[in-house]
Amino acid sequence: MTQASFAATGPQTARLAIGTRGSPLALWQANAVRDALAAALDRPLESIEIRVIRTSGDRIQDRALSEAGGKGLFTKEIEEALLAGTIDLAVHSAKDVSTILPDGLHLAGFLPRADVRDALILREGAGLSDLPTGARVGTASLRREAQLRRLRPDLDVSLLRGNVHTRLAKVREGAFDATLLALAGLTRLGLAAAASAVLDIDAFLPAVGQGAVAIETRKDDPPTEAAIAAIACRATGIALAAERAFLAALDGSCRTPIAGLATVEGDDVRLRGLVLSPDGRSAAESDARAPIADAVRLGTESGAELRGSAPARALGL
Ligand SMILES: NCc1[nH]cc(CCC(=O)O)c1CC(=O)O
Repeated sequence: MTQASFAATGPQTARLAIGTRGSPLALWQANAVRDALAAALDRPLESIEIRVIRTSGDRIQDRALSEAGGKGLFTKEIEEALLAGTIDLAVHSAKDVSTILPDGLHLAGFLPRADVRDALILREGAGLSDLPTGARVGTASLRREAQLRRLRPDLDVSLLRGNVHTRLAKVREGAFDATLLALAGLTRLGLAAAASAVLDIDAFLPAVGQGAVAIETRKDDPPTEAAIAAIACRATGIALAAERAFLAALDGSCRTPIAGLATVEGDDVRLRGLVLSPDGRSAAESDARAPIADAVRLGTESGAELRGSAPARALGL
């Protein structure tokens, strides 16, 4: 839908088109936004369309290539559709959205955040300590790999890529003894029971944006903006503003494992951040708080502070 059609029919009756990737997780998230919009705007579900868009990230499943291209790989074609006006909003896992968006686009809001923690999926046992020395753990995440090596340098961590179902199958079939996945993704897919343990954030800090669903729109689209405002979660927006500013201040080295989590605590926002060496042996951590109004500044300053710290300089940041 284009802006002109909104002008002609008004936001209550105009159709809205949501763009999303076609993975089961992405479809769940797009449907959650659709349900929330239909309820908040009191419109029939049929007036909100879901359009599946295949992205470069869906085609390229090789880690070297996806690292070369960065996170934008899972959003590029969807953002092009947004700019072209073939969709009105894009729904993404916030974790997969680059800190730099194309001109004319912005994140207009977030659904209430789900559990931010990582889950450990074991073939046998109930926790990290049940893994024997040399156990094979598969992950495609540098952040998970580095934090795992920090806690358990004796494990054999190697690349395991693919969607949630693929990774669970690799553990079930015995190709790996364990893997790590976001609890939020497992829960959305009805697979929370596959989690052998949920890792405490003090021991294992999540990725920036983990557990949050982001809604991206054109900046020059007030009717869609108003629709998103009706469903956006304020606390999640504040946390994500801090986290994304933190990541933006550290970006540049996409091979550096980075973790960050902001939480709204009363009138303050607290931000915990972590950068690690890939082997997990050196790490720089931050933990700071600021009034909610200064969320972005908190993120920027925490990022700059970590970047300037001695351990971070040793990591080449
Ligand atoms: N990079 C893939 C991705 N993007 C978002 C999620 C999970 C859902 C979320 O964090 O909101 C996942 C899978 C995973 O990391 O386990």
